[in-house]
Amino acid sequence: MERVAVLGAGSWGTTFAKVLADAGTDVVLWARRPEVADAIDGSRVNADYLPGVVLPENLSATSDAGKALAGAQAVVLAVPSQTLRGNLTAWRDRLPADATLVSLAKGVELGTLKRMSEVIREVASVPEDRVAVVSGPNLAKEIAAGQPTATVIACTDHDRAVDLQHACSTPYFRPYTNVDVVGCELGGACKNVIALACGMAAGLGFGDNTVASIITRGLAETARLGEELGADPLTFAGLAGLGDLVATCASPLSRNRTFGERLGRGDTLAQAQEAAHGQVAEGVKSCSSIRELAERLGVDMPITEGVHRVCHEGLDPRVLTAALLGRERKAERE
Ligand SMILES: NC(=O)c1ccc[n+]([C@@H]2O[C@H](COP(=O)([O-])OP(=O)(O)OC[C@H]3O[C@@H](n4cnc5c(N)ncnc54)[C@H](O)[C@@H]3O)[C@@H](O)[C@H]2O)c1
Ligand SMILES: O=P(O)(O)OC[C@H](O)CO
Repeated sequence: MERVAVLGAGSWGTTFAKVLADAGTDVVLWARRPEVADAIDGSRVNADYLPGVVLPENLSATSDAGKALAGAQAVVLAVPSQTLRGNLTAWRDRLPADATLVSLAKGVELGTLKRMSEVIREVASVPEDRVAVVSGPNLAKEIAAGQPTATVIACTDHDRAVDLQHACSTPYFRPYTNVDVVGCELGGACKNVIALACGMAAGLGFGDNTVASIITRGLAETARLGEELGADPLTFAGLAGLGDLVATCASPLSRNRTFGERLGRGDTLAQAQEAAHGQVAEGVKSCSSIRELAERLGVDMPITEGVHRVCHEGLDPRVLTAALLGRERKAERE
């Protein structure tokens, strides 16, 4: 793979573009605002999202999506989950034939309850083997600083996943392949909701036992949903499951965990949103779509349900704690 387009110059889009470029792949990064593209080309820095990080010379930027897409062998979609459909609709006529379409987004679409790979297949009218997802413990700021991490590239077409794996392997970024797209996507979407719950617990002043309990029970409810949707249960013990869940629930760099912490300390949703400075905390919306998906499938997801009620029905996080602990007693594996 010689040339890749990355569409979306936020934290993760810019960082993943840097990873590709560091791996020797030529990258064109699309930024929504022309001034961001100009600044990247001029100063080699995306000051809004990755201040202080110097981007490699084989990474160029543009605000013209057609320019970014021309000749790309892979198209990496690095926009928020809830805008992906709209963004891709605007780009679909210019997608290069046979390019691999890669989702970086971690969420479930409101209304349709679709995973991002499903949205991509529908909007771009491509078969499932042309769509890949990247998911794992990948806090952008750490990776941009060159700190070692691993990730998963999931695609039903193993050869496509391997091509992408080669295009983004660096001494600090180790991608594994997986054919379980459903499991990897659900792991990435659900962990944001669980991180909100962990943040709330921390904001309420609770310690590591509480957070570890939420992480573990969060993984149990994610796996229950995954089983119902045909995911491989072992995926949830891997990087896109437990790996990402632990990183996001524990890190002060996580937007979801930080957002939850603010709610736990008593901020309103609007106050927490303002403090996020326009950066996306995907779990705030995905808690509602995942809850609805679970309800439709008859899957019990009490933490997700509680996070939805705090975010969108005004439930006090302290009442959520009592409600979760007061549930009917049961066996761990039930
Ligand atoms: N930041 C991370 O550490 C990280 C890591 C892994 C996965 N992700 C996932 O990647 C996706 C993108 O995250 P990010 O961190 O780059 O987000 P971000 O908020 O930093 O950036 C989002 C980017 O999308 C662009 N965009 C295009 N159309 C938009 C629209 N209509 N509305 C809003 N923004 C629009 C914005 O201009 C911005 O450049 C999310 O689903 C996130 O969960 C993020
Ligand atoms: O900052 P967050 O909470 O969106 O999490 C970032 C990544 O998804 C961690 O893998």
